Amino acid sequence: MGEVGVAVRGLHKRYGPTAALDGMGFSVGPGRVTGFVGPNGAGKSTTMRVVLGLDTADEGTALIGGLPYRSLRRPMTHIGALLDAAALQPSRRARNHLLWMARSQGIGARRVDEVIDRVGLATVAGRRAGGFSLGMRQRLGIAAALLGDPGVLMMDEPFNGMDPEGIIWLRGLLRALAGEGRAVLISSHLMSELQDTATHVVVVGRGRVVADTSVAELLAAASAGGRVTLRAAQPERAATVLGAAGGTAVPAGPGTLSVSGLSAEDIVAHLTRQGVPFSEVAAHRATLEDAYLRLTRDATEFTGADAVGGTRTSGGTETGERA
Ligand SMILES: Nc1ncnc2c1ncn2[C@@H]1O[C@H](COP(=O)(O)OP(=O)(O)OP(=O)(O)O)[C@@H](O)[C@H]1O
Repeated sequence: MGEVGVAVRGLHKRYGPTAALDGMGFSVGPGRVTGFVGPNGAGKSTTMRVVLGLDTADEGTALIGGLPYRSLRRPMTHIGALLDAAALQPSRRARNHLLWMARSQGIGARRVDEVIDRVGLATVAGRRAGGFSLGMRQRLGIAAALLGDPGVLMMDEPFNGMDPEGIIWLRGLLRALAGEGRAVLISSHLMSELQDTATHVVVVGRGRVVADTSVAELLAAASAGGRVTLRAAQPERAATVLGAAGGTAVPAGPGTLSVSGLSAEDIVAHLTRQGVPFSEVAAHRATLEDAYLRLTRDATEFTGADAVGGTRTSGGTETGERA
């Protein structure tokens, strides 16, 4: 496989009057989990179907390791995909379902048992898949995606239907798969899950990319200019000192100020230098959810890298960071 796991360029796709894809383009690099996020109808599933050759774009290209899906020999050894966990024959037993898929690609039974173990279905592998919960079906779908030991994995909403233990397990699995050097693309509505899983995120809206950035940069941009809560016995004095230092401090309750324009570290330094006592300084960091909501709310205004540069405030999530 080349440098890039998946490369999507300038995809356009219309369904009658609906533009499902409107210039979609991004890359999924090896060795990391890339989150693919956006509101309903943003074009995530359509993009994944185009990558897998299940749908044709009107314009643009989608390549896996430099090749279109249809020219891959034994495609499951290049890309493993989970699009719809419900897409299985309910009367077939889980292991038989995987054996049937494996045979179609010249993959042996030993590999089937390996992937069953890896997804934690060993004790139920002889059961009919029709009786599986959604979380168990997701595990079975992930096992199928892993069968060919592919360098690229693509999963549409794999956290759907997972219980809390399953979510923790899946986070760990995705990180491990990326740690093995695979390119991993995961769509999700639940940004909180991606915060502990994805290191890169492609945010989409209305069929195109709104932001394509590392999670660290997205959070930093969303937090920039965020506010800091300060508790001080003499709030007026503190406000004067911080105002002179270029900040803006407004009352936010008894003995409490909400400060903008200065970092928590700067606030501590200025107050200490001027001998103004304080009891608490709490910076409010943005969560991935904040950053995402801001980007998708303004989806029509932002494009590409500008979207991140244009994101200024955190929206005030109470993730306090004590200075
Ligand atoms: N087969 C189809 N026929 C008609 N319209 C379609 C079809 N598939 C997708 N669309 C439309 O294309 C747009 C993009 O849909 P898509 O399913 O790709 O979005 P999504 O980001 O995956 O959304 P969700 O998170 O709800 O799954 C939507 O407006 C959808 O209604």
